[in-house]
Amino acid sequence: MSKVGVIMGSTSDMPVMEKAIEVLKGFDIEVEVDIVSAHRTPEKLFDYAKNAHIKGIKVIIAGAGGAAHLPGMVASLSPLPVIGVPVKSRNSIDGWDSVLSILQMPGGVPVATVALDGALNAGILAAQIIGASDSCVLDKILVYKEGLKQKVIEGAKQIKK
Ligand SMILES: Nc1c(C(=O)O)ncn1[C@@H]1O[C@H](COP(=O)(O)O)[C@@H](O)[C@H]1O
Repeated sequence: MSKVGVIMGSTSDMPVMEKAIEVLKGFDIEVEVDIVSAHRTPEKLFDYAKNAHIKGIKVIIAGAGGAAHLPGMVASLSPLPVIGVPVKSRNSIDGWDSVLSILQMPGGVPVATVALDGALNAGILAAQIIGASDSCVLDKILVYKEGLKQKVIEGAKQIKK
């Protein structure tokens, strides 16, 4: 079974990051959650990023706020696709600090960056990456997309009443 690693710089990021965990579980994808900080636990970061693919993780979602170096550092050490979630932390400069430090990666070390606090989309994107080679997950994504469509159609019907 494919596994997604969801890591974040601090427990304070959990209210944002739990949206990724929730949506992945909804697709019946195994999730391994951990707190890893490039700044506060650099040795743990190195160990995590070097070994995630050996432990069966297929995609890593990394969320952090402020000087958010976690996703980029993980991407520099791991062969896995890394999705970065800029978290709008308490002392942030309107979240721009998180966004820019995750988005502006140097060539050769990509981080697929989602919107500020965009953990839901990070979870869906991770599921789609897994779904590209797992037809069970792909089917669930098709159902999810159909649900989105029906919600819009229902909403449009309601306003016409
Ligand atoms: N950006 C990073 C990193 C890192 O990039 O390694 N480690 C923690 N942090 C961030 O610091 C913010 C405040 O953390 P605290 O709430 O623990 O003070 C969090 O949003 C966390 O992601």
